[in-house]
Amino acid sequence: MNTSEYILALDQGTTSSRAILFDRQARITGMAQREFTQHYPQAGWVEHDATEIWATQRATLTEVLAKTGVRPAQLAAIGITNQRETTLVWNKHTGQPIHHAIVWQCRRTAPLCDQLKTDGLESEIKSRTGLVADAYFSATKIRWLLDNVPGARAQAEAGDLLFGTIDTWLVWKLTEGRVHVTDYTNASRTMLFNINTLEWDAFLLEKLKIPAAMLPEVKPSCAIYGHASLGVEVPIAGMAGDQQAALFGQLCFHKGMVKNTYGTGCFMLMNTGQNKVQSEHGLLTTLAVGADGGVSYALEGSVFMGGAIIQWLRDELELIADAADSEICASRVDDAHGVYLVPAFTGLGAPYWDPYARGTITGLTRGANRNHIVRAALEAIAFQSRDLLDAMQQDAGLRLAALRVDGGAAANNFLMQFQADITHNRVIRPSMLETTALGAAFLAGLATGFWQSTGELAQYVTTDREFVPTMSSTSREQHYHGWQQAVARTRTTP
Ligand SMILES: Nc1ncnc2c1ncn2[C@@H]1O[C@H](COP(=O)(O)OP(=O)(O)O)[C@@H](O)[C@H]1O
Ligand SMILES: O=P(O)(O)OC[C@H](O)CO
Repeated sequence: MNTSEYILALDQGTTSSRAILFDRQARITGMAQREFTQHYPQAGWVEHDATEIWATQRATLTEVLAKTGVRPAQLAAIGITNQRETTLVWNKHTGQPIHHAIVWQCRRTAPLCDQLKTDGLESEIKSRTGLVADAYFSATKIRWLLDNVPGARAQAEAGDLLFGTIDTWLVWKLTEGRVHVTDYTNASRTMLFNINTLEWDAFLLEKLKIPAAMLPEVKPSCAIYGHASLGVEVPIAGMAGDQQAALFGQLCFHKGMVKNTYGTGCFMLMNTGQNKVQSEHGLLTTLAVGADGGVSYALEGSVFMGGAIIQWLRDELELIADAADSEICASRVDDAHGVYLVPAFTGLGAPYWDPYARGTITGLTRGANRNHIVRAALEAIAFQSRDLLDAMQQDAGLRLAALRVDGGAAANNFLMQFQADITHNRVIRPSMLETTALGAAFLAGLATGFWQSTGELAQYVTTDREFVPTMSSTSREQHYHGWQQAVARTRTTP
């Protein structure tokens, strides 16, 4: 048994970097968080400065240890979880990024994806990677960097450049450039990884003109990747994309279990075990982590704007002073007064996949006020999740008993009740909403013997509250029909 006292989880999200210390009972001992800059160089483009990502992540690590008085020698392991798909290329000799990271939300490569479809590659992409040909994934972002950063292609072909998603970048920095690695879950989001053979896909690499030498080694999510130099050497022992980590943190190890995370976007994942379900309804097939720490398959519905709609109400419209106020505003009115907000700010993700759609507010009348718009924004988060749940239940051929939720916006009681009502499902909220970090900690703890088995973990995850549906079926379907009409108005494709 491992006698160290803590696991450190690094959670590198879209808007902030976090470091969370977990003790043996998986309780949070300490946490540090830093936001970092979002760059929007053109409409629909989103970038991050990878140097700032590392600086904020490193600062949270130092801060959480300082705040709690925990020494690196007391750490059994580090687990990493990260915003997925966000694409970085750096020089392997200098360690310098050649450009800002291109963020998962960025739409700049939509025309390149159109070209892939014109070239007839859509079904190849789906059968090989489980994904749809969309700008969301890393492949076309890498291609854009190679085509647009002066000298990049020649350097990549000479073997001087490395590609990584953010997990890979953090391991590279923590190991001082010694290790270039990713895990199966992150690799499965690149649109370059074959989820059948569990190898980089030579056919797609050739079609996208991406040199294989740039790619990291791929390992299971529960494994020793290298050691972080923190005065003592601490093993980096667990790694997973944030949505797969949340699935693991919610104990969804087994087939048929589903979680929905309400962070910047909303991501619903169903563990389908060894069954690679090919969606007929616009969902993705992706890699997740099974009970033994090995690969399992999952169905995923990804929507791009979840809690970020609430940030927009706060920062751009200034309708609320902070995110939690949205619950108060929404509860002041009986309904949204016919107002619908379709948050297609960066196009529509699952199940529509329309990169050119843009946001709308419909149904405004003279009686509509601030509270109605805020309520419509929260309802939009729940409507999008119903779209995903309907698609998932049809693909998997089953009716869910309950939806496990987490992420920042899951704290909103109005949203959770409306989610239960609009899906006619029980919604189960755990006591701890940091399930993403918890999942990464679980993986690292299992890999190092800090925890013995997934069976042991169940005792550490408890329920805070269950939301039970109360809305009549007539009302539910009326509301949802109104949503579908509003979505139809934003679409640029049928
Ligand atoms: N009480 C709340 N009601 C609605 N949205 C909220 C609330 N608290 C936080 N949010 C939203 O949740 C998001 C932050 O959640 P988090 O899980 O930290 O996201 P991420 O990991 O994507 O950075 C923000 O977009 C914020 O607007
Ligand atoms: O950082 P989050 O929590 O918004 O998650 C982002 C997703 O991983 C994008 O696929």
